[in-house]
Amino acid sequence: MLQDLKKKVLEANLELPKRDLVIYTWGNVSAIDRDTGLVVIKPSGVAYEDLKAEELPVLDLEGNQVEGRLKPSSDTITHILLYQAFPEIGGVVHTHSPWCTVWAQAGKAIPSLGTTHADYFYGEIPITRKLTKEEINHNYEKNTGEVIIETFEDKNPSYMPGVLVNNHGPFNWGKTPQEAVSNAVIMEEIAKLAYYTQSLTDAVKPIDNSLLDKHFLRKNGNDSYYGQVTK
Ligand SMILES: O=C(CO)[C@@H](O)[C@@H](O)COP(=O)(O)O
Repeated sequence: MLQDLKKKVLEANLELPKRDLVIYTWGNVSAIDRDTGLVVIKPSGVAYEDLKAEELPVLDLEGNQVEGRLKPSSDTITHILLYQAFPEIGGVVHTHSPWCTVWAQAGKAIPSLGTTHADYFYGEIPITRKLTKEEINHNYEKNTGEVIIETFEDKNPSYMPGVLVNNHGPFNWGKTPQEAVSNAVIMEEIAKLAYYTQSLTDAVKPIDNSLLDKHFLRKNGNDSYYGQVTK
């Protein structure tokens, strides 16, 4: 079981440079085995081409490393806090993908300007508040997780599988590490589309709720009819 999860986490991490979401050692993907509460994550600062499944660090939900000699990602506590707060997720990814990072650096949420957005994110993709100096100087990665959870007090992570951390970059999640990475790729494309849409006209407004509902719920709701899945 854990070996399979390590293989899945390796494959998901290797998808990041393949999809041009990261350069060098930026970014990280993790997964959780909900039966054991064990989290597998990318080791910190290791080149993607040097990653090996059997060397991936394993931690428990309290953040104690239980396997692996390599130090876990510097963002590990952020991932763990999200697993604690969002029981429905199984994978988390953090990158500095260019288009999402542009919106995060500008401190702007990504408005839902079209059906491409609405197919995957049920409304505006939120931006967290800025961290205070105190939060930056003490327990930075923990506070990064806390500010995401604070931003989601009134949001359903299954309906909004991503967030922009102010001045920093995107975090995404999903039922699996593969789904988390897909959501990161899709959010990066949506960030680019929104940027260019707004560059054509600043009069553009978010789509009506009726169109948002139609597109999101036909793919994601209990009455979804998209694709080949039959009820
Ligand atoms: O840039 C950041 C800090 O958010 C990280 O994503 C990036 O450096 C990757 O760090 P790790 O190698 O996962 O420790």
